[in-house]
Parts: sequence; structure tokens; C-alpha cells
Amino acid sequence: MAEFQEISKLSALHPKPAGLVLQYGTSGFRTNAKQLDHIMFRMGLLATVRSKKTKATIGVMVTASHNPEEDNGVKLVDPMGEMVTQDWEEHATQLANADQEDLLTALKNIIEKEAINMSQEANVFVGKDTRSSSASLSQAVLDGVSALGGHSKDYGLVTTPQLHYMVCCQNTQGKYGEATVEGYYTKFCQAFIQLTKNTSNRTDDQKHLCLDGANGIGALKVREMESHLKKELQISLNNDGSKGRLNHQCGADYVKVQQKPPTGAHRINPGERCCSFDGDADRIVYYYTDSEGTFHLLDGDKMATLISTFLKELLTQAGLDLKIAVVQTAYANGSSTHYLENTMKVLVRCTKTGVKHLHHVAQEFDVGVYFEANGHGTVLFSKAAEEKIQQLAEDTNVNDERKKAALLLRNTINVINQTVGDAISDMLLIEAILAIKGMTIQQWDTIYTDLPNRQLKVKVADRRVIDTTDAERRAVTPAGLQEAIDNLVKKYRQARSFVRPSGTEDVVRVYAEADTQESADALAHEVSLAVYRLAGGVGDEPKPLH
Ligand SMILES: CC(=O)N[C@H]1[C@@H](OP(=O)(O)O)O[C@H](CO)[C@@H](O)[C@@H]1O
Ligand SMILES: [Mg+2]
Repeated sequence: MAEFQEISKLSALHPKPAGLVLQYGTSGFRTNAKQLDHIMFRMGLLATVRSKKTKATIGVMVTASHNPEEDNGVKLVDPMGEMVTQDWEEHATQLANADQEDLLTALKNIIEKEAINMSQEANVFVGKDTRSSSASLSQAVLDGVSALGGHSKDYGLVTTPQLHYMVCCQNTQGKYGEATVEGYYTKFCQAFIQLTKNTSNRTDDQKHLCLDGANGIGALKVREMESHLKKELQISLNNDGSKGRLNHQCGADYVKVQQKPPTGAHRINPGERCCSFDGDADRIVYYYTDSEGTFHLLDGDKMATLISTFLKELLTQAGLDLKIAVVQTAYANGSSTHYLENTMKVLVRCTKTGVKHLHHVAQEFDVGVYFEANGHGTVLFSKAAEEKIQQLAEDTNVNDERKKAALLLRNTINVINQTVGDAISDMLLIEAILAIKGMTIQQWDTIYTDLPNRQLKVKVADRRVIDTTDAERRAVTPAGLQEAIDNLVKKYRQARSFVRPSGTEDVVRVYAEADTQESADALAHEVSLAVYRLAGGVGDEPKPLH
């Protein structure tokens, strides 16, 4: 076929370095930008084939999120704006690793296996972050699409969640919104203004937010969006990309892992409400510093708690019997799980790490709130739930309280990007909830107190020797490891610990929490030693933290 000749010719312009093997991991392909040109071209091919298969528009986002500026990466977006399915992740890995001369065979294998009708039209949306390598890499994606005769639309600089939104809008014929950045700002900002319009006693402090844009795409997009907020939210933007380097000592990942404010921000006043985006604006964390100078982090667990409490109250006021659940991973702070289950009486489910797992479980409920502790999350409403809320909001025969709750729920649905965790949409949602509840960040923080915790990494020869079960909370192999962890945990109060191989780094992650920081640190260290000794540690033995 003519298109295959074109591929042979064009793929030679995007050659694969010999011997390079990459895996479509938790968040797509991610490595040093210099190694990615052929991957991008090939993902352009794959997205085109995926579009033919699904008879819908597919998205390709060029970004390496919170990784350093020199890295880059690529993620595929499925028709409803979700992440691509697992079997296509495998196709992606096959295609990425085929030697140059075997590329056509690898592509034809996928086409055959998936019974693709090659005469079907294909459409691909492409977006990129602000990395200097993103321009040429996204061009390589576009080359891949056109090599197979697909149509593409280049959205240029957008956040990852914006691209997910565009794909969903396009494939739902505009029902989710208009597939433009203007459409995105209009939808979410209008919902925010509607939500906050009856909170007229908001003070200037409540309207003011300090934002660290990680020197990335989120900063650019917030600037673009600002006028749509009509001063109902006033954002002091730091790390806007004009001076500092992307993700360098700033951004959501830095703040969460280092448990301290970003550099490059203005002097934060005590109690001032602050938040940080990551490099592609699909994660957000909040924080403040108290009058003693102590830093307080409000992570994904705190956001999930605030949001689910708010929604549960509204559902009760609206008299709607809808099933709400919070989906977390093993990294969720034990205090948050305890508070949700015992005080809020909300159903909590735990899944494996990685947002696609959380997203799928959240889909099982009428209202599924999901967040990773690191700040990636959103809320999913079932079609039935949305319809019931809509009906109630339009019903003229209900009392004022139910009506008000239904209208708030409807606007809450509209402020949420249900396709994927979205720092901009999550920020608007949290800001609206705090405004409606008249709550300060300190009051939000005191809903429950996090258990002190510690995360460590251990290097082992082959991290695959660790196999886990029970949503990664228990190790099945190597023999004796889980028993060792159980015995160590028994030594401390309110303690919990687990280990799992990372899906994005060549390390084993160790998590521990306990009643004091000293205990959490000691337990994390002892568990690290157990991993080192029983799972083939390399290099020096882990040292105590103190
Ligand atoms: C403990 C932790 O934060 N793990 C992160 C990290 O996964 P690992 O498999 O733990 O490397 O990167 C993932 C992708 O960004 C993210 O979904 C996840 O939450
Ligand atoms: Mg990200």
C-alpha cells in the first residue's frame, strides 16, 4: 500500500538508536529528550491506527510532567479523554522497540491483530508542554500521523488535561464543551463564578491565591485564563517561566517530596493560601506556613477529603440517594482513610498506584472521588447521577434547600474536568468549596491530622523480585519479606509500612507511617534494610536517617 512506502521513507528521518529499549510505563514513554525522536514518530503512527480502530479522535501529548527540563515523554489519550488501554500500551512498547528495518512488520502486526480497516479516516490531536525539545518532538508525532494519511490538529502549547478535554469534547460532539482553549476557560470559569456568586461576603484574602506555576505550561495557561475569572479569583503567579527553570526547586512534586515551599516564590505571609502545579498541570498541592514558620502541606488526601465531604453534604441536602466513594492508593495517609471511613462514613477503596487504576475504580460509583497522595485526582459522576442532579435542578416542585443543593451540584459537575486529574480545574473546585464553606486553609487543614510518614528508595539488582498483592500493600515475594515487615510494624504505634517496585524509576519504594516522625523514620529505615537484605540490595546498606 502507498502509505507503507511513505512510512519507510519517513521513518528513516526518525531513526531508532541501536539497542535502545523503552517501556510504555505508568505515564507513557519518558526519558532524555535526545532519545525520543523515533518514539514520537512511531506514536504518531500508533495514534493514527488507534483512531481508525475506535473511529474517533485520539490525543497525543508531548510532556515529561514533573521530570527535569532535559527529559521529555509522550502519552496517548483515548476517545473519552481517558488514558489509552493496557493492550494498546503493549502495542506502543512493541512499536517503540522494533528495530528500524522491522518497523513496518511491527506496525502490520498490530494492524492485523486489531483487524484495522485501513481505509477508515483517522484524526489525531497533538499538544505539547513548554520544554525546549517539545517543538521538534511534537513535529515528529505530526509526521507519523501524516505518514499514515491521518488528519491532525496541532493544539501547540496546552496542559495535559486540556488536551484530554479537547479529545473528549471532539468525540462527544461538543456535549462536554467546545474543543478549544477558549471553550475550556469558558466552561470551567463560568462554573466557578456560578458556584461562588452567592458568597458575596468573601474577603480579599479569600479571593486571593498564591500559585507556583513550576515554570511550566500551567503558568502560561493560568495567565491566559485570568480574564475569564472576572477578579473572583485573584492569582499571584510565581515561577511563571520568565526566569527559573522548569520544575527546578519548584512545582507540586518538589513541594510534596521535600515538604517545603518552592523557591522563586514571593515571601509567603503566615496563613497565606498557596498552591503548586506540576510541569504539565495535571497535579496540584496546597500549603501554607503558620505564624511559627511551620510548613503545612495539604496533599491529594486532604483534597479528596474536602471534596467528598462537600459532595456528601450536598447530596444529603438534595435528598439524592447516590453512592459516593473515595478511591485512594496505599500511599494515602492512614489518618485520611480513618477520617473518611469512621467520621464521614464514606466508602473508601484502595487501588494500585497509577491514576488509570484509580480512574477505573471511581467509574464504579455514582460519584467517585479519586486522588493520589501526590495531588493527581478528579471526581467522576455516572451518567445516571448527572441526570438525576440535572432533573432536580430543573424541577419546579422542590423546596428551596433541595433546589439550592441541586444547583450547586450541577455547577460543581461543570467545574470539574472528569477526563483526568487537572490542576486548573481542581484549583477552581477547591477555591469554590472554601469560598462556599467560608473556610480558611488552616481550618481545612485541621479536619484531620496527618500521621507522620516517610518514603525511601532502595536500589536492588532486579526490582521485579518483589511481587505484591492487596493493592500493593503486601509483598508476596521474596520469601520472608512480608513477615519481616509485619514484625517491624508491630514495634511501633499506629504504624503501617509497605514496599513495592516503582513503575517509573529503577528503585523499590518503601513507605512507613507511625505516631511520631522518629518512629516513622526508624520504621522506614528498618524496612529498607529488610528489602536490601532479602531482595538483593546493591551498593551500600541503607543508613539510618538520624
Ligand atoms: C509514590 C508515588 O508518588 N508514585 C508516583 C510515581 O509512580 P511509581 O510507580 O511509584 O514510580 O509516578 C506515577 C506517574 O506519575 C504516579 O502516578 C505515582 O503516584
Ligand atoms: Mg504531571
